[in-house]
Amino acid sequence: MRYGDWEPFYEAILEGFGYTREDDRRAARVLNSRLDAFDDHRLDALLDGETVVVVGNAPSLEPRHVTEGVVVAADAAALRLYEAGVDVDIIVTDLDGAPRHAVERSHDGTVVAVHAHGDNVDALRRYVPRFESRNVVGTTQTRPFGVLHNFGGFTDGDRSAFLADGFGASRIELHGFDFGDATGEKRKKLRWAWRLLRVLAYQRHEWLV
Ligand SMILES: Nc1ncnc2c1ncn2[C@@H]1O[C@H](COP(=O)(O)OP(=O)(O)OP(=O)(O)O)[C@@H](O)[C@H]1O
Ligand SMILES: Nc1nc2c(c(=O)[nH]1)N=C(CO)CN2
Ligand SMILES: [Mg+2]
Repeated sequence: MRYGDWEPFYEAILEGFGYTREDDRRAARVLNSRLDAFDDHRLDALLDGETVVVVGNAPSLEPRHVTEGVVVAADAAALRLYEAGVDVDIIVTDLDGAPRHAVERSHDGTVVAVHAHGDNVDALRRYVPRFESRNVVGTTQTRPFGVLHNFGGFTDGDRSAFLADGFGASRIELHGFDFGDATGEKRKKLRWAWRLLRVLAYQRHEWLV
């Protein structure tokens, strides 16, 4: 999704959660200053024309049901897949789910999309220097600048699907998404994930299942 199409959703999210653009910008500067440019051709090579399985971290996730396709794992779902012996191609994280696992996998060659937002500056400062930087692509939810991208998306799960779409996935399947199975702030975030995935499905003329 282009930034101009994303911005109205971003503005509604800022308002709905009480986040500020300035805090997100500040976090983005912290991430941008700690990363080198990522070679986007690697994401093309992994995703273009492929069936992509986006894996969320719902309690109902059955890692053994993930058996085919390019696997994009949202944050702590990556650890659950790893523990079940399922290969993960890309991890999408804001460093609050399983950050040490993401760091380790980057050293094994897994591509990790690290997201900056106003509430993860401490995690960015702490973990970004530990990654294998060649395997890290930085993302922001504000207007992209420097080496950072904005493919659209809010939670790690829906952002994973927007990443797959942006790099030409021919089909996107969802596993481990259960929008009803959470409470409080998490539930509110999952509602946004659901809305944004519906928008993406509509744009792609595809059922995301
Ligand atoms: N029932 C669910 N519980 C948790 N995550 C879910 C669920 N259904 C879908 N997901 C997706 O799995 C992603 C990764 O989940 P994880 O538990 O690691 O949460 P998280 O890292 O705190 O998420 P985020 O940082 O995006 O809020 C979420 O971003 C969400 O998009
Ligand atoms: N400012 C801010 N932005 C976010 C946050 C958050 O807690 N604060 N959480 C996200 C996914 O959990 C994505 N974006
Ligand atoms: Mg997270």
